[in-house]
Amino acid sequence: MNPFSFRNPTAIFFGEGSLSKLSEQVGQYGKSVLLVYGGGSIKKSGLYDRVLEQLNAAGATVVELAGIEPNPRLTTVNKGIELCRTHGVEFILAVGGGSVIDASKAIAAGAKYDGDVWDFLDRKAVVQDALPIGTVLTLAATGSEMNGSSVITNWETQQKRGFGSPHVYPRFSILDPTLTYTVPRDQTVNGVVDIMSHVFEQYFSLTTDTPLQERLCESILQTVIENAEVALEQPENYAARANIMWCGTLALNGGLISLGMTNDWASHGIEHEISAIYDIPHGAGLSIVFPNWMKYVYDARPDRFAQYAVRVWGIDPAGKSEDELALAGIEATRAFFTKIGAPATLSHYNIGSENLDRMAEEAVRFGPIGSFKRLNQADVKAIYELSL
Ligand SMILES: NC(=O)c1ccc[n+]([C@@H]2O[C@H](COP(=O)([O-])OP(=O)(O)OC[C@H]3O[C@@H](n4cnc5c(N)ncnc54)[C@H](O)[C@@H]3O)[C@@H](O)[C@H]2O)c1
Repeated sequence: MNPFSFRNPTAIFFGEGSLSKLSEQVGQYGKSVLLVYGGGSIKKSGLYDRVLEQLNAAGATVVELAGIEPNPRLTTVNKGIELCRTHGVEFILAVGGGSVIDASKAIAAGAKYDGDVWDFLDRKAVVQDALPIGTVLTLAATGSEMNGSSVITNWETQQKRGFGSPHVYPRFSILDPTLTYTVPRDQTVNGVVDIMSHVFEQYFSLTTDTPLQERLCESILQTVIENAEVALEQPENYAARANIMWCGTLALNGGLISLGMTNDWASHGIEHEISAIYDIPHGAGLSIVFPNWMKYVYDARPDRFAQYAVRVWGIDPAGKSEDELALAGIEATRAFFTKIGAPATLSHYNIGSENLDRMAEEAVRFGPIGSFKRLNQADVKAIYELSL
């Protein structure tokens, strides 16, 4: 196990009815609030009115930024920064999924920075300060509600990049599983794949002597697998939605589940290049890429993949070699993704080989990626080719 330090400052209010905590929480951070949300599902569900009631109760003056895109765009982030400056915004409230929260984090950092916010995404500057943000989560997937990461797309240059900073951890996040009842089937599937992928990036590690971390990862995977189909069949099943929601928050929680382990994150980088150009959902891209990444790298450490097959998928090890077990676990992953309706190939989105070189080049723009197996441009292209 490697040395580590850990701090997560986000307060969590979890459970049905936890929205009632909102006014008291917002009241701690300021009176001038930027309310950030997406395409209007919060208006249809009535959540918008409930949030405004809470903000009124806190005596807040509210400015709104609506229409955050899935795969949030730099242009929209810049609009938010402008609103913060014009209206003297003191606090940002994100109501939505990962896209709304990520956009809010970039706005929070950009509002306190004199230069171009893209500098943070382009690794030309490091966030030194940010407006405080809070979230009301409506979709279980990214973990953005309790981490310091944000992913933004520059649509003009077709670059999707991330930044991380302790300054943009939400001060609080309200996690009411009933707010995810309206998440459509395909987004529920994407969320499940995203959560599992976050765990994979940490679990498939070369670090040894980390039994607790491995079991934390395995238990999140098992819990998501057990609950996914229930949530898909019964979208208003509280237990299933609650279990998936908490798994999502823990899966990417400032590294909580894999403290002391070296992480990989290559598959996220490989996926970002797909959604940067084709604007497909992040979870769908991961569903396509991840099992192919697994096939490409498993021989770096077949024992970890064999352990995954046995412990997560219950595959009987009797009479099987480590390699056979590893491959059976990878097949089980693909079969599960397919069973819940997640895509397996780029051709599902009519994506061909036209941009593979460009995507592979961009994925390694800061050098080889991943740590389980270091991947150069040719490796990344090979994984894209397996994904066609
Ligand atoms: N910050 C992080 O740590 C992190 C991690 C992984 C991915 N990401 C990024 O997050 C983004 C994806 O976020 P996401 O997966 O949460 O999805 P999302 O926020 O993009 O939302 C997907 C769709 O679901 C809709 N939606 C959300 N809540 C709903 C509800 N309750 N009812 C009905 N519809 C609802 C949205 O309007 C949107 O159309 C991508 O840009 C991805 O790259 C960030």
